[in-house]
Amino acid sequence: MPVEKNTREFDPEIVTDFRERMSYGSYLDLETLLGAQKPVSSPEHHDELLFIIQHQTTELWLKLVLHELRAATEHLRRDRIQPALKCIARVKHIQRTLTEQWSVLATLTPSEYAEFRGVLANSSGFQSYQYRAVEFALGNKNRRMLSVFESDEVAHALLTEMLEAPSIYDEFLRYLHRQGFSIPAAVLERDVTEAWVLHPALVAVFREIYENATLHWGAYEACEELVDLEDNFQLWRFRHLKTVQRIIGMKHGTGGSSGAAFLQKALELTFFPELFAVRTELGT
Ligand code: HEM
Ligand SMILES: N[C@@H](CC(=O)c1ccccc1NC=O)C(=O)O
Repeated sequence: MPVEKNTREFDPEIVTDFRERMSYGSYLDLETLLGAQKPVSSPEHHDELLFIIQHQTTELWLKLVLHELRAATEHLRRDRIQPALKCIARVKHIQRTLTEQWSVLATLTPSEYAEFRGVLANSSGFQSYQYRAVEFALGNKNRRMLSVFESDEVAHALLTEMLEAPSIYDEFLRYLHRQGFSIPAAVLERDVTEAWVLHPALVAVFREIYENATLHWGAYEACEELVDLEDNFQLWRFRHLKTVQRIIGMKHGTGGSSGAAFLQKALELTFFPELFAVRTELGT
């Protein structure tokens, strides 16, 4: 009995000849994927592979986050609230995975990291164009960020496109306007390349939605999904900061910033300020 041998029977129908068939490896282009980890340390430092894979998996998930956020934004633009919510739900799960993933990198000790930090030179996560594109998609626009990508044509083009496109919040507010909510013209016609600033009139709109949730269920649900997105994004930033503090303390960053102090300031940024402001007013 195979069970006694602790070996599974190899089903006779299992396909083994891939000379003319698509295989797992060819479909996923594993040759490219698994050939893309190229430690720079010499002799190779054991922990550099962890460092590279942590970043590469993050970039892969960011690619999907961006794909889903752009789809959600387009759904909102076309008044398809439910499909938009479905995309956002997926993004939230990816965000949880990304936040949880920090625990893997936290196994890297300060002394281990110090042994290969030098080879990173001036490279830094600050130069992650997909991260910046996600921030732009959520409405944290900042033209100044483009300067980092002057020598990377593809990244620069994507970020220019994202800077000039309405964010998911812009499209949500336009959707609410089409649904009959009184969204100020200044909001609807705003320069979408500018950073978002709180509009008090929107707090009143959200108050109406939250106080009459059964009447405005789709909008209400969407508001809560956006709050989840922001909450999750901040948790990722927080875990990044905490990981940075435990690995390099208060050292300056390889990207040229002040390091942890600089990252700390990002925790004060907000994508959807009115959705948080409304909470102060509810029930009063
Ligand atoms: C040993 C681990 C890490 C350390 C010590 C670290 C440190 C830093 C520091 C100091 C900065 C500020 C910019 C600078 O001057 O370099 C930064 C920015 C950044 N890092 Fe990391 N980081 C680590 C891991 C990661 C990982 C795994 C990611 C995932 C992609 C990441 C993504 C980012 C991003 C997106 C920024 C820009 C944040 C912003 O603009 O607020 N970092 N990091
Ligand atoms: N900024 C980090 C270096 C670093 O973490 C990093 C270097 C190259 C590519 C990605 C990185 N991740 C996050 O910033 C440091 O100052 O040690």
